[in-house]
Amino acid sequence: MDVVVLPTAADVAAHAAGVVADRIAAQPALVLGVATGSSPVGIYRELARRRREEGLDLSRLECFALDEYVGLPGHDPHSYAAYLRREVADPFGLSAERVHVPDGVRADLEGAAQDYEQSIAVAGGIDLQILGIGTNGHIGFNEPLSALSSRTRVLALSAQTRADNARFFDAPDDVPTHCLTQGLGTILEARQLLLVAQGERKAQAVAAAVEGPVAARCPASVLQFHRRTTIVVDEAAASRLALAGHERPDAGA
Ligand SMILES: N[C@@H]1[C@@H](O)[C@H](O)[C@@H](COP(=O)(O)O)O[C@@H]1O
Repeated sequence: MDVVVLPTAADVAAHAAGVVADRIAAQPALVLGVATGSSPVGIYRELARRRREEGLDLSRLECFALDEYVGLPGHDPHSYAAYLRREVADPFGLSAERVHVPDGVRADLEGAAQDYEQSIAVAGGIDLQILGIGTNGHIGFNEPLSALSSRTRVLALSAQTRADNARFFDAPDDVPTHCLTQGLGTILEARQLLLVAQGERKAQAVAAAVEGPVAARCPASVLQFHRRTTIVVDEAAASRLALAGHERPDAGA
């Protein structure tokens, strides 16, 4: 696991966007896993800037969301489908059919989950998965106690996650109670993982993910099993890492 600690959130976005841009330059038809939430927004804006100002071709990407709320149709501005239209498809010049999102309004949600796994497989698997991390250590919406080998499925959101995400909604009760999320096993199959975290409120989760035991109480700790994972954090998010700022024994491994 590579851990990169940088002074500010802006530095995190710039560095992570550089990692993604280098992969896209080498492989324009990259299959890119796109996280939602606030953490990756700076990456998407920097990639869009490089498209506008430097001619980076993003039009051949195929993108897959990590997760979606159950019960929010794609035209609801709070849905992750809408987020990805705003932050990824439109600014990247990508047609809508190149951005895949689990269907959280289908009556048969288990069927929607299986179809989503199938669509990732048809695309040839995810080359590079961008990840954020929840304050409780979740990735995607895999809440604590998710099976480390789980696949895309319906899950109830924890009270903490609903409270954390209430800031994106008009009222706390508007936050959906359930989601469809790629599983931890699904995420581990991506060929490369890139997790970004900014701010002190993520420090505990980052420390548990990077230095804690691999344990269901911190779903992101499963990333320790992946052979090609980079974690890019600002100093605030790194503040509880015992080894932050030191040469890590396995850096780059
Ligand atoms: N489902 C999303 C995750 O994919 C995201 O990485 C995480 C952190 O969110 P944020 O980046 O807004 O802090 O929680 C959200 O609920």
